[in-house]
Amino acid sequence: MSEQGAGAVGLPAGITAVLFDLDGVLTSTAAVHQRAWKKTFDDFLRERDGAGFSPFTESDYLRFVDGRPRYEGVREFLESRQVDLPKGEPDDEPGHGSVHAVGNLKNRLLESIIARDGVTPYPGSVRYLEAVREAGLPIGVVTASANGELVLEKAGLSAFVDVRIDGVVLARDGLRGKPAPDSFLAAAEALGVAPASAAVFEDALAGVQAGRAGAFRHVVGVNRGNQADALVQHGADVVVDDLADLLGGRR
Ligand SMILES: O=P(O)(O)OC[C@H]1O[C@@H](O)[C@H](O)[C@@H](O)[C@@H]1O
Repeated sequence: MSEQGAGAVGLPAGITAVLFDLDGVLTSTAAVHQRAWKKTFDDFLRERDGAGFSPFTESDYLRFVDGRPRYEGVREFLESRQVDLPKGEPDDEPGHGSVHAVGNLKNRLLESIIARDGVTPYPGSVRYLEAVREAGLPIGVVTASANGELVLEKAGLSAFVDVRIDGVVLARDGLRGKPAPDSFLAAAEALGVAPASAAVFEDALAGVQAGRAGAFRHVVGVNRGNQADALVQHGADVVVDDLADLLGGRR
């Protein structure tokens, strides 16, 4: 019989549910989002400032966009460049005329990349999900992305997920996105566990902040780039490079 409980998956005793961010934690789609944002913002800035525009950088992505709901990412980044666009409406045509139009432009690009390339889960994350399942712990996926359902399905991970709180649910229920804790709290509630009995896995600074703000028992920072220290400063209790690191010699 397989080992049961949190200890079997490298988590502190007393944890009875596990909440995972999606892009960058379970699937390699954080890089896809980043690419789509870069193309969108660079085209926007080039049109506005001419050939000498200052491009959208990785640091811009990590500070202003990563982990945040789509239109909040647009607003935060443009604000950092002192650009003030009207908010617009969710169904604005993709373009450069409003915050929604810019977000919709990025989403069209993201959808076309996913349709062309599919979605790849991290092998270590698949092994970890299998181990969590075998250990008998329920699984929530908590993502700012309104494409959460599509990404999980394309990655072949939908069957692992007991509860999904994604960008569609956030908008429907009027929940604040990360770094506010609302989305993680909603997932814990839907699984019937208190934050003090749940672990959060996050690769984004806004995400570990949300885990800390929600007083979750254990926040695991997933370092996919070079921001281990920043993850700790923003609220991670531990940092791993790959989820399977927590399984130690177990598999
Ligand atoms: O535009 P979407 O698919 O709703 O995603 C919103 C955000 O979702 C997060 O998961 C990603 O880290 C961000 O890069 C992305 O901007």
